[in-house]
Amino acid sequence: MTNQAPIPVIVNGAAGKMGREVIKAVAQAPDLNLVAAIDTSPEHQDQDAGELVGLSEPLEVPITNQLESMLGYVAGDRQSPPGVMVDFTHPDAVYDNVRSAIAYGIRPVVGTTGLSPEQINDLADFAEKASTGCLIIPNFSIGVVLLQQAALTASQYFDHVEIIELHHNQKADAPSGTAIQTAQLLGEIGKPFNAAVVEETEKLPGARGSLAAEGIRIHSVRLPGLIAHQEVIFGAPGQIYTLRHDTSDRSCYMPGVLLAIRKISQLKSLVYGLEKIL
Ligand SMILES: NC(=O)C1=CN([C@@H]2O[C@H](COP(=O)(O)OP(=O)(O)OC[C@H]3O[C@@H](n4cnc5c(N)ncnc54)[C@H](OP(=O)(O)O)[C@@H]3O)[C@@H](O)[C@H]2O)C=CC1
Ligand SMILES: O=C(O)C1=N[C@H](C(=O)O)C[C@H](O)C1
Repeated sequence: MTNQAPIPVIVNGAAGKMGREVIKAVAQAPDLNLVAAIDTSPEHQDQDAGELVGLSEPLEVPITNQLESMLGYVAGDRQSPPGVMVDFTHPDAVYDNVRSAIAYGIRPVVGTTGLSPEQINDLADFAEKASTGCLIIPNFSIGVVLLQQAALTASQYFDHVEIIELHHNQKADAPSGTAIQTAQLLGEIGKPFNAAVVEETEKLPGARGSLAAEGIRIHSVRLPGLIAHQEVIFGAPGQIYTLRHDTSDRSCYMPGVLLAIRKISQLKSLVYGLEKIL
């Protein structure tokens, strides 16, 4: 540990399921300083972030919906290292949040999913021009990175693969960002998967799931009782090879979030995926 001033961290989506975990993780990290907790939820305005997440002491950081003011405040603090905004908000809000952060020179660590490929390309251009690091991480858990690596290995030997992702029923976007990224990674090897053997008819629309650009089908399940789960199923004559990751607690994402906050100062452009910074 160096004696450098702690990294100022803004948590956006602070009152949400992920935002609360991030507040706890940042509060426990001596090299990080929670300076702002943003959330649009009316019921939590002005509540202390420490109280919100059940800490024994207040953090003296009130929940506010004033993102722009907080970005300006953190950007104006020349005594501290450049600030980082961790975003776990909503697919409809994340693009504007990231544009705003970059405009203030605040580095975004983005966990929110649902950005379109066009939006990601646009943010990449914006970050490049501003020479500002920006991390978009569809899944912060190490288990998913390992699952994706295993899927890439298996893809050398199997020609047929489909993905099932299963999440809690409060999730706004489908398919999950993790499933989209997994299909992209498999697609990048340039191998044609899932050659049709019969002409298929969907008797009910959507019966065969969504078709990712890479020709890989993704099936999305939404149920109370689930958190976040993914199966990648490979098939070949006489055998099935199934890779599965299960989230049992959202604390599993925190080592990845803290790593991203600490590493982003080394970046000058947009990087997509946790595997790129491990
Ligand atoms: N990358 C990863 O590893 C992970 C990514 N995620 C993703 O993170 C995102 C958030 O997930 P989760 O925490 O479960 O969701 P929640 O709905 O529990 O939390 C989101 C919070 O953000 C608030 N919010 C909505 N819009 C804004 C805005 N414009 N500015 C500030 N706050 C806002 C919401 O308020 P209100 O409820 O009032 O709308 C809510 O309090 C999702 O996209 C999810 O897919 C989730 C887990 C892991
Ligand atoms: O909404 C969630 O919960 C999750 N969202 C991310 C996704 O869309 O992949 C990551 C994880 O699956 C949890």
